[in-house]
Amino acid sequence: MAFTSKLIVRALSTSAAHFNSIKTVTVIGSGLMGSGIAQVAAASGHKVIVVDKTQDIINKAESSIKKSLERIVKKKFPDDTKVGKQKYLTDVLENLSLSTDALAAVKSSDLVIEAIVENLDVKKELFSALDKAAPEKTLFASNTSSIPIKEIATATQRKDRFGGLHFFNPVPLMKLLEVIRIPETTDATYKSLEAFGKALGKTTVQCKDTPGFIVNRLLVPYMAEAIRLVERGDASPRDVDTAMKLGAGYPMGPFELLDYVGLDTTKFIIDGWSKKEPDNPLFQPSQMLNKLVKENKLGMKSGEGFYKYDKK
Ligand SMILES: CCCCCCCCCCCCCC(=O)CC(=O)SCCNC(=O)CCNC(=O)[C@H](O)C(C)(C)COP(=O)(O)OP(=O)(O)OC[C@H]1O[C@@H](n2cnc3c(N)ncnc32)[C@H](O)[C@@H]1OP(=O)(O)O
Ligand SMILES: NC(=O)C1=CN([C@@H]2O[C@H](COP(=O)(O)OP(=O)(O)OC[C@H]3O[C@@H](n4cnc5c(N)ncnc54)[C@H](O)[C@@H]3O)[C@@H](O)[C@H]2O)C=CC1
Repeated sequence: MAFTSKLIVRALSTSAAHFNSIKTVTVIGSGLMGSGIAQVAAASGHKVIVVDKTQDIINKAESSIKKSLERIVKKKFPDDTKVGKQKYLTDVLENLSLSTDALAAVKSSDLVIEAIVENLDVKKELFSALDKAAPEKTLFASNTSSIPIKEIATATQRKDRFGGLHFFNPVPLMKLLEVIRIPETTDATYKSLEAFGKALGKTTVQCKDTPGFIVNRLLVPYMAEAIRLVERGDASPRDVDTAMKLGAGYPMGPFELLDYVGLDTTKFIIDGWSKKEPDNPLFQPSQMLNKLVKENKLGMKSGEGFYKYDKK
C-alpha cells in the first residue's frame, strides 16, 4: 500500500514537474495574427518578444498593437480617468519587446508561437533553426490555419513539446482558441498549452491534427462555395455578403471575411490543400482569387481586395 502510494506520488510529481507554466513567450511573425497574439499575451501578464524580418515591419506591428489597445481601453475604462487608461497601456507595453533576431529571442522563452506565412517549407526552416537555439524546456506551437502540425513538427527534435495553437482574427476580440495535439504531444505539453490559452482569457477546444481542425474544416468549404457562386455569375459579392449577414446572422459576409483574413493567406491555404488533394473539386483554384492576388489586391491589409478600403 505504502509502495503504491509512493509510486502515485512520484508519478504525480513527475507530471507536475513537466507541466510548464508559461510566463515568457516569443511570437514569430508580427502580421495580422502575430501582433494580435503578442498583444493578448502581454495584456494577460506574460513577458512577450515579438519577432519579424525587418525593423520596418516590427514598427508597423507596434503601431497596430497600440491602436488596438486604445480601442480596448475605451471599453475597459468607460468612466475612468486618463491616469487609469495610461497605466493599463503602460503595463501592457512594458510586457512587450520587439526584435528581428528570432534565435536570440527564443533563448529565454517558455513558449514559442509561430505566426509567419502559411508555407510549410518556410515554417519548417524556421522551426529547424529555432529547435537548435531554444532551451530544452521550451514548448513550440504553430498558429497555422491549414497545414498539418505533424508536418511542421518534423523539422524539430521536440515533437513531444509541439502542438497547435490556432487563434482567430481579430485575436483581441475572438474568444476561441483551438488547441491541437499530434500523437507525440505529451499530456503535460497539451495541458501547458491549454492553460496558457485560458490565461489569455480564451475558451479552448481540443482537436486532433486533422485538415482545418474544427473551424476551418467547416469555414473553407463555405467560403469556397461563395467564390464559386460569384464566379458563376449567380450573385455579386455585395449581395452574397448582405444575404449571409441578414439571412444567416453572420457578423461579416464571406467576401468581407476573405478581405479581412487576407487574400494571400487564403490563396496559400487553398493552394496547399489542392496540392494534397488535386482531384477534390472543392480545392480547385479560383481565377478570381488568383487574379486579385497577382494584382497585389490582398484585402484590407493592402487597401483593396473584393472591396476598396481607406488606407489608414
Ligand atoms: C475557390 C478558392 C476558395 C478559397 C476559399 C478559402 C477560404 C479560406 C478562409 C479560411 C480563413 C482561415 C483563417 C483562420 O485560420 C481562422 C480565422 O480567423 S477565420 C476568421 C474568424 N473571424 C471572424 O469570423 C470575424 C467575424 N467578424 C466579427 O466578428 C466582427 O465583424 C468584428 C469583431 C471583426 C468587428 O465587429 P464589427 O461590429 O463588425 O465592427 P466594428 O469595427 O464596429 O468593431 C466592433 C468593436 O470591436 C472593436 N474592435 C474591432 N477590431 C478590433 C481590434 N483589432 N482590436 C481591438 N478592438 C477592436 C471596435 O473598436 C468596436 O468597438 P466599440 O467600442 O464597440 O466601438
Ligand atoms: N489571417 C488570418 O485570419 C489567420 C491566419 N492564421 C495563420 O497565421 C499565420 C500568419 O498569418 P497572418 O498573420 O494573417 O499573415 P501576415 O502576412 O499578416 O503576417 C505574417 C508575418 O510573418 C512575417 N514572416 C514571414 N516569414 C518570417 C520569418 N521567417 N521570420 C519572421 N517573420 C516572418 C512576415 O514578414 C509577416 O509580417 C499563417 O500561418 C496563417 O495561416 C491563423 C488564423 C487566422
